[in-house]
Amino acid sequence: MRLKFTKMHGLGNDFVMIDGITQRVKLTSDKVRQIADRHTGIGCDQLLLVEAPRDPDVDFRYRIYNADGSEVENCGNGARCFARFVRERRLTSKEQILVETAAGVLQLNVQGADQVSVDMGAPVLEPAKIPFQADIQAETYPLEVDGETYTVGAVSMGNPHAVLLVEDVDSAPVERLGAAIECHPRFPARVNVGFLQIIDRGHARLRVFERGVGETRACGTGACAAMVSARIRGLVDEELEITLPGGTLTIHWPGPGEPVTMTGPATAVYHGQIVV
Ligand SMILES: N[C@H](CCC[C@H](N)C(=O)O)C(=O)O
Repeated sequence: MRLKFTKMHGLGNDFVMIDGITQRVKLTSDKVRQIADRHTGIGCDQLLLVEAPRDPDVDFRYRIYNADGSEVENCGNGARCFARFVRERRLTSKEQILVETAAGVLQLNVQGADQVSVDMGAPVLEPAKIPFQADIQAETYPLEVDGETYTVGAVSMGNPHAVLLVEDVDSAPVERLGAAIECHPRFPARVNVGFLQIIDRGHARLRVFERGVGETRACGTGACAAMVSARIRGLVDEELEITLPGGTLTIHWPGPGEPVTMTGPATAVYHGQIVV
């Protein structure tokens, strides 16, 4: 199968974007892993497949695959790149785009320059819906990992996130602890793991060990989940600038039951074709 693709990134979280509307695409987990491989394929954190919507009131559907081949529910940086991709491929000229994901319908707002703002929907905090094993919902939970007990927040942005507060993200044990928590048995669908350093009530730094990928240079849903967890703990205001290794996202969340809005860049790098 010969596929045209566009390589894009959101703050260094990189994607292979595939138009499954004007191309016949049949993906398997093996083919996704082959495409995502940074030595023998194109290389990416996620592969994003654009399809026609199932709901006639929505503009598109897009499916999200991690580099390990797993299909997942949501991708914040990917949503921004998706919005620019469908406009650049002339699949739409809209500036406000509705797209179905496995997590639900997102509204994307293409702004000037390369900025895109996404209504990411309301976070989910009930443990069973994250999913996370806990007797009651709480702001934080004790989590035993390799004999040590850590304090974590647990939030779903359609996909599951664990959030740990750290003094300094640069020295946080992202690789070791991220890998251990990603596969922790209390997260039955595995989990993305965020390490959050609060600077003040309007600024924070974040590193994310992503489910199915490892540490990425940025994670949009991770930034949203980290903001929600910090806000329910009373540590930040309703607008937070979050700086990740790849750059800064602006996250806005008024509070429980309200949608989280994420704003940031989306960048196209090159176009190509691959035979898989
Ligand atoms: N690894 C995530 C999906 C991609 C999320 C991230 N790239 C983002 O920008 O939100 C998961 O397994 O839920």
